[in-house]
Amino acid sequence: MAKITVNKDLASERAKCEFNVEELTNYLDGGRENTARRRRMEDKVLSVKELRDEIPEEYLSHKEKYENAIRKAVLFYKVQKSLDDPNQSDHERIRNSYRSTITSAIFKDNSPLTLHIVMFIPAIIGQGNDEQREYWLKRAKNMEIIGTYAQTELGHGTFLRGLETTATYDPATEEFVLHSPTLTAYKWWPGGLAHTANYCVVMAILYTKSKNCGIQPFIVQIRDEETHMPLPGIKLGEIGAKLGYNTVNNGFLGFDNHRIPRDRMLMRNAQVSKDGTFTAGANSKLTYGTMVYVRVLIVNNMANLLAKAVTIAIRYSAVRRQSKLKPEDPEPQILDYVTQQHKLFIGIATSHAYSRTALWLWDHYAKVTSELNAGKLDNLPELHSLACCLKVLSSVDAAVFVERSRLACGGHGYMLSSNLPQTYGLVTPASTFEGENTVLLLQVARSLVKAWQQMLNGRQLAPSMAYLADQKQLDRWDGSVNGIIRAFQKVARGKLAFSVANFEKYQKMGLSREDAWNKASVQLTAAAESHGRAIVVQVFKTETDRIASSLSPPLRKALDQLVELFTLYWALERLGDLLLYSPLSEVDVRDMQARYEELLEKIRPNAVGLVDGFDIRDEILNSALGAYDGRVYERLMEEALKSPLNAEPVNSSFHKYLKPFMQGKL
Ligand SMILES: CCCCCCCCCCCCCCC/C=C/C(=O)SCCNC(=O)CCNC(=O)[C@H](O)C(C)(C)COP(=O)(O)OP(=O)(O)OC[C@H]1O[C@@H](n2cnc3c(N)ncnc32)[C@H](O)[C@@H]1OP(=O)(O)O
Ligand SMILES: Cc1cc2nc3c(=O)[nH]c(=O)nc-3n(C[C@H](O)[C@H](O)[C@H](O)COP(=O)(O)OP(=O)(O)OC[C@H]3O[C@@H](n4cnc5c(N)ncnc54)[C@H](O)[C@@H]3O)c2cc1C
Repeated sequence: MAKITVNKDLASERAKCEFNVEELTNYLDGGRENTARRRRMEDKVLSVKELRDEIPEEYLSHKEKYENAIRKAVLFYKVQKSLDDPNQSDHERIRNSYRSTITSAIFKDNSPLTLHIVMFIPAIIGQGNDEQREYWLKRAKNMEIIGTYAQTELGHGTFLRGLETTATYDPATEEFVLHSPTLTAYKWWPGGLAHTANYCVVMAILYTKSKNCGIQPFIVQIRDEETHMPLPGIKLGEIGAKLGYNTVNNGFLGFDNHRIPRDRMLMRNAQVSKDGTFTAGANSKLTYGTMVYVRVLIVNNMANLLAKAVTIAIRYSAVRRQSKLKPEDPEPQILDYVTQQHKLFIGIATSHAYSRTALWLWDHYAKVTSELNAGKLDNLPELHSLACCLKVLSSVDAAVFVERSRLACGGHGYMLSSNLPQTYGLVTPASTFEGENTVLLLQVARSLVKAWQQMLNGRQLAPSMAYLADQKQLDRWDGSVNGIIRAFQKVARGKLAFSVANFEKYQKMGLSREDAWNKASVQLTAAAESHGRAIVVQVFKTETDRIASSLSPPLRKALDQLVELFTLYWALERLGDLLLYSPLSEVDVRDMQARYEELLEKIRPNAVGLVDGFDIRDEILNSALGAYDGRVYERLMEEALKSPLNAEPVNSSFHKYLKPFMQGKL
């Protein structure tokens, strides 16, 4: 095997690292065996050379990109399946694969089968009764059918009660008639819907006995299983090119009085009997369960995508030399500029923060789901609120810090060969899909206002909101991480109290409840955001303390530094709030700023080690700037030479247009 020559700056960074990188990787994976299992899986997938692209994806046409993605998706699925441990439950499989980013090695822009795995199967699990699960899950898990989750319409994504697709029950034939009465009723967006899926879970307004029974899930065949032609009464297509997700095959779907049998309504929660009698579920919001599940997964996905971006930017910053710090010295590595450290180290800390929070949330989700299965619904509202606020914060932060990583790479970060633009294309839609972020913050605010009222009535609050009942003043600013966490809680409590007071004031001034809510909504969403920040810093600190206690002192120290950096970064970002709601003085602010700068200095020698610890292989990073060996310039040139324009020294357009134009003949 050829010896890899590593860029000497990167090599000396690695020599400087104060902790054992492999120990960090094991910690992130949740143990040495998990690291080994993940690497075995990556080796196996990457050994299949047909999964690699010969021509970089960006040079293919829209149609070719899709066809290539389908070719790889099928092969990738088969390889993954052969590695599946049949003894693992779905919960364990997801928990054990939370650090798996191998999909990125195959698709720069995601797989057209994503929605089948992430929403279609989970919708059957969450919404189907035992019989339906038995039948449909087998088919879906064996890939005999491919599905998606069709909820959003051209006219409505957020406001689900405003969906226009109808499912009207006809007791004479024991069928539902699916119909899109207007253009805006067309389903619009579902991944894989355009040309991939032959089934989907359609969310439609159920009418039976002439009554609107709310939004319900239906499993609908949309294409013939043999010919793949759209079925009669079904209009299908692709929605067109997008900022990212271009290989996900997002589609549109319209129904023209399309009939499906009664047993195609997924009836775990609500039911329609043969004669058309509707029986409501224990809570109508259980129908929204698939979205809660995906919001929980998104937190982890954001942590992984951010880890990728920041690995690329840190390695590049260790290799890149530019400008002068001191006139007599050679050009420094750009990582030596403290502003560069400020831009990037927070990205490392943020990925750790959401990775820990995602696992914590996943375990909470699993606990509440098993309670729901046993008919206990008490903890559903808190889960919904937590999933909303953590999905919002993780997607916002990931988008900001991925883009910052791209900008931190200067001009080269703009190249698709850096893979930073595509990574941004994968994180930024998460602020919109699975619930637009402002809308979800308003849901969180709604649960906080309710909790506030409960607190005033002396009732116990859900654990994640219990801090709201802490009436004690924060008498002294002690500047410790725990002290800052308490200060964040005070901020959230203070902002909530202020927005509730205004909400009530607007009502007393004569506004309706709805108008008062709308008028107070900027403050309400700010309170919800602060609540989320308080949760993330606290979970990051307590989970790191809990899990890292058995680690070696150098690694423990490096992780503590990340927790402290994350806490100080957000304290400095939210100084205005802290000055309003905590006993923070000017001296304390100056002290925090100094500690933050000291931390950047302490983290600096470990920066490359920290991103190496994410253990993201070159094939997954897919980046000329971020490869392990740091051969940045060679790779940029190699990638440039792959441009089809470089295949010939003179392009035919010269003779056709340029030459006649320059000679005044055109
Ligand atoms: C090994 C496999 C692993 C693979 C890992 C890979 C991970 C990859 C992840 C990344 C890829 C993801 C791809 C995703 C593609 C995208 C898909 C989609 O976008 S699907 C469509 C998503 N759409 C939405 O999210 C719509 C958002 N809108 C809503 O959710 C609702 O309309 C609303 C909540 C905003 C309002 O609903 P409405 O019915 O109008 O409710 P009310 O306002 O009247 O009542 C609110 C009331 O209900 C409670 N509530 C609301 N939602 C829920 C819920 N989900 N669960 C429980 N309770 C809920 C709310 O708290 C209120 O309660 P109340 O007591 O009245 O205060
Ligand atoms: C890449 C991608 C993949 C997707 N995949 C799927 C899929 O597989 N299946 C599927 O069904 N859907 C999918 N979607 C659709 C997605 O779920 C919706 O786009 C999302 O729920 C937002 O809805 P909207 O587009 O209607 O936004 P809108 O609700 O129209 O939002 C526009 C603006 O209005 C504001 N707004 C709306 N309502 C309120 C309110 N009550 N209060 C304050 N402000 C408000 C929002 O904050 C936002 O600023 C996907 C979307 C994307 C981008």
